[in-house]
Amino acid sequence: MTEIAFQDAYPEDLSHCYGCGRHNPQGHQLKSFWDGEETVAEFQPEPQHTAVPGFVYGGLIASLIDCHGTGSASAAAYRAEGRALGSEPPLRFVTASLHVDFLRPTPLGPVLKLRGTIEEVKERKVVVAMTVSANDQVCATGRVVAVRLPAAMA
Ligand SMILES: CCCCCCCCCCCCCCCC(=O)SCCNC(=O)CCNC(=O)[C@H](O)C(C)(C)COP(=O)(O)OP(=O)(O)OC[C@H]1O[C@@H](n2cnc3c(N)ncnc32)[C@H](O)[C@@H]1OP(=O)(O)O
Repeated sequence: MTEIAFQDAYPEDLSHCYGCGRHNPQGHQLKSFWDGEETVAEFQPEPQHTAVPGFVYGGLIASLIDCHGTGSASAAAYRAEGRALGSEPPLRFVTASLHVDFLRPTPLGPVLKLRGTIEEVKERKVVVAMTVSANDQVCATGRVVAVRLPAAMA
């Protein structure tokens, strides 16, 4: 794995995201890393992330997929250009499409493990497929289409 999380290489002004911003104390502060050709992240759900007692809220799972997907997209774009993570000019991505399938109830208790596969890298678009597992069992799968940050959001 790389030493630095993708999200810790985001510019200061883009580090307030609820799902992954290091400057958002109320947010999830998700951290994603390379693991060979795949990307990984872990998240420990808390009792406030309950759907029905004992199980994780699906919106949280979607949020984790969203931020692991956009982070992985940025990292893949840097890697495709042979550039160091976070080097200038920044390659910023937002979510164009977020698809989630909940395969089985996700138990609240174990650490959730996310694993991403880069499906496509184009100059303005990156597609990332993901799994979310608890106790080594895949509970949800997801797919993010990430597109370079539009001028309106810059
Ligand atoms: C590592 C260091 C990093 C450093 C730096 C990183 C900064 C990283 C910041 C991250 C920060 C957190 C991010 C959290 C994730 C959010 O929560 S982001 C907030 C939610 N997302 C938004 O608000 C986005 C709103 N939507 C938009 O602004 C525009 O629709 C978009 C997404 C920019 C797309 O613009 P557009 O002009 O429609 O794009 P367009 O050129 O037509 O399409 C480009 C490609 O995308 C495809 N596409 C566009 N929309 C869709 C769609 N809905 N479905 C499927 N495909 C689509 C097109 O088909 C096209 O594909 P190709 O034909 O090239 O194969």
